[in-house]
Amino acid sequence: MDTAIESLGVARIPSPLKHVQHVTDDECILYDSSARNVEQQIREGQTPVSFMKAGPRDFMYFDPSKLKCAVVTAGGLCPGLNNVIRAIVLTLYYSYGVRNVLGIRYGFQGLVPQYGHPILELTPKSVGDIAELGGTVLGSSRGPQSVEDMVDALERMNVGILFAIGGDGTMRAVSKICEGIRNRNAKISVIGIPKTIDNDISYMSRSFGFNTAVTVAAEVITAAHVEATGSPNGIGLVKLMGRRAGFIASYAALAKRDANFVLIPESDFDLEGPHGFLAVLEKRILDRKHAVIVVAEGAGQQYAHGEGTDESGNPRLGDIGIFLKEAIDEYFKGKGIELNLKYIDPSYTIRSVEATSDDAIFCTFLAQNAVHAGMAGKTNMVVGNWRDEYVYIPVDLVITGRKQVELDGKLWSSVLEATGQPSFKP
Ligand SMILES: Nc1ncnc2c1ncn2[C@@H]1O[C@H](COP(=O)(O)OP(=O)(O)O)[C@@H](O)[C@H]1O
Ligand SMILES: O=P(O)(O)OC[C@H]1O[C@](O)(COP(=O)(O)O)[C@@H](O)[C@@H]1O
Ligand SMILES: [Mg+2]
Repeated sequence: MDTAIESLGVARIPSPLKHVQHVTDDECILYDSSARNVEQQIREGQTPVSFMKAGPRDFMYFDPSKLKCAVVTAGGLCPGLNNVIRAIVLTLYYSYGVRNVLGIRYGFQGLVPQYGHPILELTPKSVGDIAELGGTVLGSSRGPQSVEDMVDALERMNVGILFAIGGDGTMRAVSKICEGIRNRNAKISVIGIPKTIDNDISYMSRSFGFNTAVTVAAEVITAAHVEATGSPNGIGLVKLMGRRAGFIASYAALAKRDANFVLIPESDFDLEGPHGFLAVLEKRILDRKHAVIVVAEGAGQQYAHGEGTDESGNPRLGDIGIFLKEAIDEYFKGKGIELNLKYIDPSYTIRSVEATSDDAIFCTFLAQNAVHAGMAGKTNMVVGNWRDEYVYIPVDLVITGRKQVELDGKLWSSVLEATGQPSFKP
């Protein structure tokens, strides 16, 4: 696993950041938390895999007085986007004295002239109160753009550092843009800041917006429980986001311990048959007179049947929430059992809220460390959080896979323990 960080050149300009602790490039955080694994790697003559520690460097590659930076947000919305934008602008301005920061509108569309989106000027004043707002003040979009057009725009605007805030798709775009920059031998740094409400980016212990999403989702589970216990044979069915990963559903269920069933994309389930979900649900209703079901949007796609892909190539999912609601209603009707099912889909409500303090703090750390990396001339990398430490990770490593809930791991085992749900398989 190559964890070396690409650099535009030697950083020679002394950093103006005097009162904070600096970090050198040879300070690293071990990838593996198991001492036994690390010892074995050393015994076998390997260098244990590690990530470069994030933080301010002694020297800068860019001269702040001449530097122009740009910020772009792409992909789906996520709580905390505005916190990151604001913290990037404030760190550039106050820590490094950079006076030129551009806001690229509507994702990568903003770098392609034919869309005609105006470029925004970002100053401490213009980003003054954006942290209380949900969404992104820059706007976002999906869909690929020509790499040549985007690199042209960066060169034309004389941008030295591009901060790209987005998910796995955005990180793939960062990799392509860096390739385009390299082919032209241009001196432009691109720094990725991982955004994913689904928490599914590889090599990231955590992503911003996730804590907020779980906090709001947990409140919705409480509402579902109130509804379920409020009428005979009540069912509260909650659909949460999570296209390929069931992290929000799993953590929200653990936060409240009111969920009796958690269905996630990673864990296949049978609907029919004596061991299937409907039969198990019937037993629960007959025994306990109520049930709370939490389903991640990417679960049960063999039943919900989505079609095609969105502009970015992500699969368009079938609506498993509506599908389950109808399947459950029909099943109990067929059995002649009274049922009171309340279906709640809070997906976009959750995505649009202001970040929790915990996420807001996290956003500040990520943004500060992104700026430190860019100023030092690092590029084609992502700021990450690995086992509670801030680190720099090559983009090309991050885009090699997607993080999912491990079915033999601690999280899922804890969910199974908390719900008592079976496997829904013979
Ligand atoms: N391989 C790629 N090359 C260039 N651009 C890409 C690539 N993959 C994704 N993108 C672009 O990155 C942006 C964000 O991607 P998307 O998947 O919508 O969201 P997210 O970044 O949240 O995963 C979109 O404009 C998309 O077209
Ligand atoms: O309706 P949209 O904007 O396509 O977003 C829906 C998707 O966005 C997400 O919240 C996050 O996905 P991204 O990583 O693509 O931003 C998914 O959970 C969800 O499937
Ligand atoms: Mg994505």
